[in-house]
Amino acid sequence: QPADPPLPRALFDTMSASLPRPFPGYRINHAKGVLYEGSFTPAPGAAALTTAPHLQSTPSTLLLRFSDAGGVPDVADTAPSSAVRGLAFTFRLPDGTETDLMCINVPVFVTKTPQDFLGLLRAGAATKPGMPQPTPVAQFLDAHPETKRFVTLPKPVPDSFATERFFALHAYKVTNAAGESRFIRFRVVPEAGAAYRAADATAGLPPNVLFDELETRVAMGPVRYRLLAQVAAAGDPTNDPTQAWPEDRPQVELGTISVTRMVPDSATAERKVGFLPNRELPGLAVSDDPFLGTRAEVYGIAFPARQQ
Ligand code: HEM
Repeated sequence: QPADPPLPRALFDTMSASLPRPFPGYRINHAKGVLYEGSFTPAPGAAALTTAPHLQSTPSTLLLRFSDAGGVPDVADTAPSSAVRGLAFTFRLPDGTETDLMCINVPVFVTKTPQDFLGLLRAGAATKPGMPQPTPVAQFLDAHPETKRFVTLPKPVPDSFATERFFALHAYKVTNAAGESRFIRFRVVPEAGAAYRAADATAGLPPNVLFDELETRVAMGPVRYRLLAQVAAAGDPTNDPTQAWPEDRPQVELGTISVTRMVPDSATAERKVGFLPNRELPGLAVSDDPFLGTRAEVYGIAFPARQQ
């Protein structure tokens, strides 16, 4: 029996093997995406939470990538397999200081741990059409109620990327100038308000309906979102992205995201772009959520693998 590869490698390999065929040069997940430029203006209250330099008073430039889930670059925006949409972005201050946020449009993740995520991917790979019940996936779902919950969460198609909400899911530890630390979760809320299409109103829409709409909308003027920090209360779990914190936790305004321009050569440029969920700064640290480190290692394998 050959030894199991390390977890990040096993995750990357299992995800790659689950694609219908290889798509060289593309991301193996969130393969369909477009880059935009923008800016971030911090809100006056952000500094009360953290000394992180991008959350003081100086605006940052942003490089953002909107994406659909899955490893198929021409998936339809209305396909159920693409419904977990992504928004990842890099903040860049004038002095070159950078950090990233990687968000999805669902407030929780599908598994409690990276090991469980590998278990789910492997169960998926082992499940073949026509197999008798309970299939490996059905067995996994029965043993993991949090995964079953995620799978059954409604994931409606938004009117627009500009009417979708995004969540960075993991807890981060922020520290202010007085040395007070808190755990927060970042979320991105559209200024246009969240708005979705009825499930029976998506048939027949063009495959790039959301990306085309975003291009048209941004060409007419900036698309804006608010960046918020949901602040944990004592006892809120910091190591489990399947457990949302109660909605009545305080939400602190961190600033305004403005999406101003599509990157003209996005299809080429996106290959040289990668994001990480664990880029710490003074006043901004990772929590004990095991996904943060494991994901960074997976992305460290994935980025070079798509450079040929
Ligand atoms: C162990 C769990 C996970 C694995 C194995 C995984 C794997 C991947 C891989 C391989 C990519 C392509 C990366 C690249 O080529 O640069 C990717 C992209 C992405 N992932 Fe994950 N992921 C995980 C969890 C998450 C979570 C929890 C989130 C949300 C907070 C997330 C959000 C994203 C986003 C937004 C992208 C697209 C980034 C871009 O536009 O470049 N992932 N993921």
